Amino acid sequence: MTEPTRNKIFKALTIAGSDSGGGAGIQADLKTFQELGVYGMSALTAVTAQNTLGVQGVYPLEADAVTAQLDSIGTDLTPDAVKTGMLFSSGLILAVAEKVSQYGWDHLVVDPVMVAKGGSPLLQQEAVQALIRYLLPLALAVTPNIPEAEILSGMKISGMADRETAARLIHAMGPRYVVLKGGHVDEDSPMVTDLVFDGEKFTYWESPRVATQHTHGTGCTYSAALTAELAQHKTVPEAIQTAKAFIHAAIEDGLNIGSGHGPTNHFAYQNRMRGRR
Ligand SMILES: Nc1ncnc2c1ncn2[C@@H]1O[C@H](COP(=O)(O)OP(=O)(O)O)[C@@H](O)[C@H]1O
Ligand SMILES: Cc1ncc(COP(=O)(O)OP(=O)(O)O)c(N)n1
Repeated sequence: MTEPTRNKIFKALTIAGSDSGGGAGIQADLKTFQELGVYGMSALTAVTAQNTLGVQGVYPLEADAVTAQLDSIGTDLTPDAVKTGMLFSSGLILAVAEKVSQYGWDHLVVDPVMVAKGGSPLLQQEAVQALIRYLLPLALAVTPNIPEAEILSGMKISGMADRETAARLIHAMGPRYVVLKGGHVDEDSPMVTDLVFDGEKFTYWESPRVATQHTHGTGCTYSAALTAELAQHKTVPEAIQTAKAFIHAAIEDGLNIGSGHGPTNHFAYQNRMRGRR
């Protein structure tokens, strides 16, 4: 009997924590992969008890459990691009870095998740050095927000000149692109500006700031969209273009569910593409 013809489908892997509320973490990543037409896979690093009001509990997995998931994927499924999110501890970072190197996953987006919006830590403080030393050198792109960039670069960031200096310092740690997101600054400004540094030049991605409290999971969703596009062999600037459009639509049509910070709307981008809004 002949095998049925298989259509080529691009595959993306997220290595991240679970958000029981479904707005951030692996849930946001897999929804985003699906919406952008990419087959999604996941390796779980931690379980969080979380909702729109905050994080009620964090339960990390053993490093062996993460290694086993990555081996299952790496020996069979060959992701076209990979992203990391919540990694929690230096032990988990080491386990992930080892497998990313072993399987040659060079389309790697590192979202250096440190603290959830409500202030709950998602990365132990002593793990920051492991992130810098073992994971950033493997990254095609790293996507810090401003507080994360301050911690990675070791400097306080106030104006655009500081952002550029911090991006240079983080670039020197090894990633080919630094995408410094601007959602956390100038909250009175009508525009949000993300800064991208490729080691030679800066580019500035401006978009209108949406006035909303329903921004839970913006960083996860944005980095997942970037990963989905890279999985489809887009260049980093092309992937940023789509990821910005995806996150903007998701924030603009944010979901008023739960009684706190609602999640972004992962359907919004495709709804617009299909003319449903
Ligand atoms: N209120 C907003 N309006 C429009 N875009 C936003 C808004 N907040 C964040 N973004 C965009 O969402 C993406 C994630 O940014 P940010 O919120 O800074 O990340 P994180 O969730 O990691 O803190 C960036 O591209 C940023 O420009
Ligand atoms: C399990 C898990 N991973 C990551 C985050 C952080 O997500 P982010 O996109 O930065 O959104 P906020 O937490 O800031 O709303 C998370 N909360 N949970």
